[in-house]
Amino acid sequence: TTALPYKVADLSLAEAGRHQLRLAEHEMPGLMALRAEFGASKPLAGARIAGSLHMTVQTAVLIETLVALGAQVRWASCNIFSTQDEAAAAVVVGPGGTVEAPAGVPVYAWKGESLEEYWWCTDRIFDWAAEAEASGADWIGPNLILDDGGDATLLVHRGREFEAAGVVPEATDDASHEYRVVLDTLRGSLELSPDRWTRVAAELKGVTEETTTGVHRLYELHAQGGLLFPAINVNDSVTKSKFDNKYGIRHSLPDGLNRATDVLMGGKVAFVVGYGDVGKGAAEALRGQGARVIVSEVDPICALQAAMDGYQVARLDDLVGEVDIFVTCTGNKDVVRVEHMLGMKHQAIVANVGHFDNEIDMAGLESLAGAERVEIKPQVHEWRLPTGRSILVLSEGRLMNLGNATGHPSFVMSNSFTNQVLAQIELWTRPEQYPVGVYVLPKRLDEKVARLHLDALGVALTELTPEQAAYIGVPVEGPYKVDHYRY
Ligand SMILES: Nc1ncnc2c1ncn2[C@@H]1O[C@H](CO)C(=O)[C@H]1O
Repeated sequence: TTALPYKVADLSLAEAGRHQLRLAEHEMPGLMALRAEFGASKPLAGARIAGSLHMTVQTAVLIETLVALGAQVRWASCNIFSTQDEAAAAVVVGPGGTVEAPAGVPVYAWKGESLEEYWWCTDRIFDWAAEAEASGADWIGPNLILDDGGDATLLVHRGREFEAAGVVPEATDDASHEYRVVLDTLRGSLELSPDRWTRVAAELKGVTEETTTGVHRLYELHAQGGLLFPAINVNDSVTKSKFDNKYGIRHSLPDGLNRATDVLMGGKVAFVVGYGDVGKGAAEALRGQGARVIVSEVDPICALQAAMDGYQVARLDDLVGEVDIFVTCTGNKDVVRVEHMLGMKHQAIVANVGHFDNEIDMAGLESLAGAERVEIKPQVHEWRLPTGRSILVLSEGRLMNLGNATGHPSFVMSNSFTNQVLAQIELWTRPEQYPVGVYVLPKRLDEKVARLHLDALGVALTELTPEQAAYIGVPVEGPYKVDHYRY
């Protein structure tokens, strides 16, 4: 038999990880309900899923649910700091395997990857040579992607584009270090086999995307006519973004701040940049800790919401010197810039909870003359600035709730990942419903996800009488709202 391929930090952590997975399963009723509902029929039989999503305990339960429903899976994390090494080890060993004879899923992820290692890991989820050897096929590749942020989808699209051109272009002067690494990864791949990504792209039936940033990339790619396969936008399921983005960050932002700095939030001035679903959860958490929370927004509707929720809404430029804790959650770039950092109080904390690290101008900070970086502990750095003051930057400007803590808790991730599994089933079993484009799941599935999570919270749902249902013109069993309803 072919030995299971993988690369994780330490396989001996598998037992500890397995205990955490078992406890997490109890907190993820949606995923466990799908295992009960579909475990026999295995609707994902034949699906080969390349997953790029934070390799946490919660994701481990997602992976093992996909396998329980018949899928073959390969996995990498979508962030260099977000892997929980014990979860990665447990998934590789699998429920029935041993450290000596792992029988789980190929995982390529460890906490603290370099960018070169990160893109090598992402490349690995598209190389199914071991599975082909084990099955006697001459070539197999993934036929679905499960993505978070869109890096895996990007690699396939760029790889195929450069293969068609027969060359990987040199980076432009303004290209980020990260994109230069992507180009190097693809240059190596092209030298190895000139049609690899073309074959992978042809095999792929679709992608399901977890987060706001990745969804934005999909709509842009599709608008440019470049999307190669259908995509389901999982982020905009109500039971994902109105829960994970808001209530998840409400839990994991203070978790990350406490583990990173142990700073008292009560009485301090916290500045939340962006008042979308994530910003709403961030502001509520900081207010709950007794901080005086100020919000900035570019969108008049979100700004009005923040004001009506009782927050001062101001411009970052005007107040930067009065703030103790900065939290960026815009999904945009260059939001906290070097000129802001130079105006910050001594030991002000700069934390990002947007998907990518360009919300904070880390490149500008790293090239600032006279700035000196001191590692306080992993993912916590003091930057001593030419002003004589220091700032504390968490997770090098990357997602600090996953870099400095363990991300959102299991129960809220169960909502998100139940949507992910339903979306994978949709793409795999009903491809004719999904010509190339970007879709959201139907409301009946969104409501199904919510229903699966009510018992655990002791919710007693009220039922419509047939007369009431007729009166408001909805079926007794739902869906209860029109598609454009805003929850
Ligand atoms: N514990 C977690 N495990 C996996 N993904 C997570 C976790 N916490 C947050 N996320 C996801 O991270 C993306 C942002 O990259 C989100 O939109 C969340 O769904």
